[in-house]
Amino acid sequence: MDRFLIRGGRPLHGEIPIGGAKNSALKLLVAGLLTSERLVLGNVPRIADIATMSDLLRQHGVEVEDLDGTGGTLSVGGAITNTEAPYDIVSKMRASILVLGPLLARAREARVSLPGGCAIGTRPVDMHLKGLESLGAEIRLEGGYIDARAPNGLLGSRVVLPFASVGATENLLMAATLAEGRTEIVNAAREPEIADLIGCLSAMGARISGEGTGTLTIDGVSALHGARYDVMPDRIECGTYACAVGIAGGDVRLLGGDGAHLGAVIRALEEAGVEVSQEPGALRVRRQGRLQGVDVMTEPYPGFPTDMQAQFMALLSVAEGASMVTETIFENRFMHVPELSRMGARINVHGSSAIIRGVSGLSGAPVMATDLRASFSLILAGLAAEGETVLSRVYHLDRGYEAVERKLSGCGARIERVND
Ligand SMILES: CC(=O)N[C@H]1[C@@H](OP(=O)(O)OP(=O)(O)OC[C@H]2O[C@@H](n3ccc(=O)[nH]c3=O)[C@H](O)[C@@H]2O)O[C@H](CO)[C@@H](O)[C@@H]1O
Ligand SMILES: C=C(OP(=O)(O)O)C(=O)O
Repeated sequence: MDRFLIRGGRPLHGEIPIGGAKNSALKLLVAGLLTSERLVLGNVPRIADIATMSDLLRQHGVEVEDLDGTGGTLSVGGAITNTEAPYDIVSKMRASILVLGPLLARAREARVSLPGGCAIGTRPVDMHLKGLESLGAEIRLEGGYIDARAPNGLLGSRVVLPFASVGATENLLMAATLAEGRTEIVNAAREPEIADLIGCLSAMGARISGEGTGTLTIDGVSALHGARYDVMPDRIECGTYACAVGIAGGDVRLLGGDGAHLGAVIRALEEAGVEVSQEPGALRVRRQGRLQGVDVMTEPYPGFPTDMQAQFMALLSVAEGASMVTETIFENRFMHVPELSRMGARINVHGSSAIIRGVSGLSGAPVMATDLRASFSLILAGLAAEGETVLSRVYHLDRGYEAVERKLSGCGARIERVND
């Protein structure tokens, strides 16, 4: 099994290319289920979750082709021959639940394994199911599977989400593109990845308005067609490397980084003493002085993203003074705390808040990755720590970050992947 060896203490200097967004690319691939023609996606990140999603789509009968031999341009499309999403794939990757809406809309039936909980929380899918029922789907839960049917097709309707769930918004949005009549999704999530999905669906012929607002209106069409679309840059990867510069010090240009999607993260970084400036084609991040403690609370977009919480906490662990990090999106997203503590961080968790008392230095230690973003928080701590950090279970990291060791060592970090 792969592990990372990190020797800390070096500032970062240079450039890091930011890849396509995992949390957009996964949904854009799924959108390929909505048409029999070819959807060609560019700027696709080369990460394990994309390979898992490609496997899932292939087992629905749809073709997924690697057009340039690097995994960066994929085409998806074709006939759906199997409407079951099996437990072994869904349990590996929760985003698999997003095939439910498109399968129902195009094939009029779907059998999708219930995803269950994961390291960051119980993560129910009740809003996805209630929303699809409002569009006329008949849904039964049996044997750990969602059995859904819409024998006469889906019917447009008004759906009010009790919480602005990203996944429920995306599932309903995709389903509604082929439903008969008008659908309104009220209290829709406003994450930039949803605007990217709307951009792609619109390029495929969908009729959607309200992008960027909490109310989306979709006028169903009888079929979608093929298109070519580029995945947006990954704002979370960009924010993660910004934290790397923050914690290690230095001066790095994050190529392709778009500060417009990172407002709350940039404000928190600046408050902590990290300089961030948008340059043409890159986000430049610098840090020279000592970091200062700040308080952050995770919220739906445009608030501070939960997917940046673990990385930001690593940075705060070496900031001067006390900080408070409050997690409001997931009930159990502090799995990185005990591991950071093993490296010398002083963090106490009280319910949904963590109090961090900044220390003057961390020390390298063997640590274990528990989920995707928690894994990166341990790399960040390792970059600042004295001595060697050995990070195991890096398969969590490989789900969502491409070429981590190459990107960081290209800027002077001492990090290598070993397999033993
Ligand atoms: C693949 C992908 O894009 N994942 C992102 C997506 O996850 P995901 O789409 O799963 O996140 P949601 O916005 O749906 O979940 C937010 C909260 O709502 C709850 N909930 C959600 C749906 C539901 O039917 N019932 C319910 O109770 C969840 O358990 C969670 O506590 O948005 C999250 C919030 O920005 C990010 O952290 C994830 O990285
Ligand atoms: C939580 C995440 O992903 P997923 O929803 O796929 O678990 C994430 O990207 O941080």
